[in-house]
Amino acid sequence: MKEVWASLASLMGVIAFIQALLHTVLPPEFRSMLTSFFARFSSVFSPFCYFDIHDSDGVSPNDLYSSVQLYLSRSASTLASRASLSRLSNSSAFTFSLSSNHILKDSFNGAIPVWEHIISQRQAQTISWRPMPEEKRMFVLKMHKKDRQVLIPAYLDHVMAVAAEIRRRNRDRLLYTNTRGGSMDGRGLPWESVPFKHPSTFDTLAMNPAKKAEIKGDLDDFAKGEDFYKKTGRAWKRGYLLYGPPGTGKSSMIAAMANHLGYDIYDLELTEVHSNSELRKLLIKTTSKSIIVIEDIDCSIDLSNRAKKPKPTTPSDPSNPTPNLQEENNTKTVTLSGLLNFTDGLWSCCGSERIFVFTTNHIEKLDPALLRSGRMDMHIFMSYCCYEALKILVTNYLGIEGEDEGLKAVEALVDEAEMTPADISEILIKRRRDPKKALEDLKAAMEKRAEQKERVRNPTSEEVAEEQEKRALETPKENGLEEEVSKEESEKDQDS
Ligand SMILES: Nc1ncnc2c1ncn2[C@@H]1O[C@H](COP(=O)(O)OP(=O)(O)OP(=O)(O)O)[C@@H](O)[C@H]1O
Ligand SMILES: [Mg+2]
Repeated sequence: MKEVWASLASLMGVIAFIQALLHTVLPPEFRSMLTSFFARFSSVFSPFCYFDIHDSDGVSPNDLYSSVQLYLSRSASTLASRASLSRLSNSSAFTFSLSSNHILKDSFNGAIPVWEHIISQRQAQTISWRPMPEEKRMFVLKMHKKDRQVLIPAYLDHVMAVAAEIRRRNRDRLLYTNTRGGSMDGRGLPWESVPFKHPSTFDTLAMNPAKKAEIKGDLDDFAKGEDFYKKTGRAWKRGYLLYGPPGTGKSSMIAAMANHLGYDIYDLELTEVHSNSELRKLLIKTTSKSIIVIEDIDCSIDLSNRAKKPKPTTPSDPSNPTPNLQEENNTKTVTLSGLLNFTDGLWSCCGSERIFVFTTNHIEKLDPALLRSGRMDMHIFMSYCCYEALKILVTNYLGIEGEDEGLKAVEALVDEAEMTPADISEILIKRRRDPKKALEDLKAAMEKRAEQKERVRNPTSEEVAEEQEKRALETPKENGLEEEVSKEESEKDQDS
């Protein structure tokens, strides 16, 4: 078989030689006839087939051309001997593309497609009502005839999909908010967007490295999991509940997630949403590959009881001239069941690849319905700074890596002090020019904090007495308040 290919290749070489020779001696009219004759002749015997992908069809740009350009940019940066560099107007990343008359070999399902980029000058225009670019650009895809079935259209689909992903990754992330209070913009969208430039990443996030790796792995599995979700009949979405004291990095974690996956963020302000149907509309208008965030969910709406029904009122009730008003009011707010439908119901699957993140400082205040398994897939406790997390902060803020005396000095204190990464980073940032002093300040702050904690746990006899005195002063007031409340309640009961 090898010999056959070799003799075919030498035949092609001879033809090319004769073609070039005749080119120099023949008049132009004969040359073009000869060229097309040889082209037809060689295509019959050539083991290869070729596909030309032009930059435009003469009227509109060819999507496939720009996709191929982006697709090849990945390999062009490392494999091409010559590449062109560019930067899109809404992007902060550089893109590489294959330079003119250079080739790149790719591989796909065992086949070796070869790309060549050809830029040629357009011939002088006759009369044209539309100005044409001076250059004609095209990619030529060369492949073995026997691989044709394998590559077309699967390889081209693959090229388009990879290009779409690169395009998405290259553009800046967007942060959407619903501060319009239900009204739509000119394009009928309820969300407003700004470029999302939060610099938090999983590298800058101070937390236990094992926990961090687990979350990162979970996100990666999710992003790559289209087939898995299809196979198991699950909607392609995932929920994370981030809980913990203020300043432990819940918002920073959301930014790190978005930056890691290259997703946009929809920051849903629940207090701006007036009804469950409005909530649904907002959901429909989100795009896939996005993170939908509800911060401080315990403070956003009354999530205490989804079974609670409005008190029934009757038309004969003289104290209530508009009997259904209460019911009406209820439809004008977001309820817990509305929120659960938003994250979990049929509507949540309109679109795909979406992540829901709720944050709270008080997990104990949340309704168990929100916490049940399957609803929020991962509950992530953002805790006070541990030693492992402290090491990350010290590396990022002070440039200290590995063993360090000052760092060792705070190791025994860090758990006892219960300081948040936000507290610690404030101290480090103040002294970032003097790492030694920064760690000394940190040690002093931790000792002070640990002492305060100890005092709360084991107060002195004077402190106990002081506390009792304080309580004694407050008790009559509290009793008075309780009495007032119970009086009010009994009055209400009588009314009803
Ligand atoms: N785990 C962390 N790693 C790195 N930096 C952190 C971390 N936690 C907090 N910080 C720093 O503290 C600042 C505040 O953190 P962040 O807003 O993420 O906390 P939070 O948990 O969302 O607080 P809140 O509950 O008040 O919303 C951040 O801008 C960051 O600089
Ligand atoms: Mg926050």
